[in-house]
Amino acid sequence: MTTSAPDIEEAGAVLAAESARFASFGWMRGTSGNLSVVVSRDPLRLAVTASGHDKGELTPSDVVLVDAEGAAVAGGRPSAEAALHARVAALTGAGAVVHVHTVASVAMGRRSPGGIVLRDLEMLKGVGQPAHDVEVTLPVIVNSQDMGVLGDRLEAARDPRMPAVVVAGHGLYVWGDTPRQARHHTEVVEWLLELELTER
Ligand SMILES: CSCCC(=O)C(=O)COP(=O)(O)O
Ligand SMILES: [Zn+2]
Repeated sequence: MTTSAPDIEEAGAVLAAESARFASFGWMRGTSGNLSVVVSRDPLRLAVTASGHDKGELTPSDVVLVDAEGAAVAGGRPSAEAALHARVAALTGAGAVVHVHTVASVAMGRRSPGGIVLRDLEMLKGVGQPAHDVEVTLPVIVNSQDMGVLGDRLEAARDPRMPAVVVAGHGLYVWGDTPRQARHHTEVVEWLLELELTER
């Protein structure tokens, strides 16, 4: 994966490979979770995983091109959360967005509904912190079935230093410049959540 935006075919192959990887971690059980990659910035266009698929069995053609509102431009039925992916990409400048349903994110969202405070962890460097001896809060937002409402909550709560938000009772949203970086961020944030869960 290069840093330039992929075309839709390349995006399909990347999202299928990334989905298989996340599913193998057990973070996309059933048909849960969804992924996207920006294929054009102006106008904003994303390739997003199709809705309702087993993400461990996704093929490169199981992606849908959507606009800034998450509406399909080409392809089948996009993820029900496509509008939130587009909102994250527009808001943060991210080139790729990951949404997974991990047990740790839901459990920690319950324990710390006001946000999960992380400090003194070398692993924080994996989400762009300059040193391990910093304190950063992973925001937790209330879930909604309305992606516009969820997007407003994410925009209000997000910390520009932390490329992730927990959605209470639902899962985790993480982003990065590329699908590879978004995956690395997801692995790091999930590691941090599992640690917090273990320690409390
Ligand atoms: C059991 S998954 C419920 C829907 C959801 O939260 C999700 O992440 C998957 O939705 P999609 O439309 O992208 O398949
Ligand atoms: Zn979900």
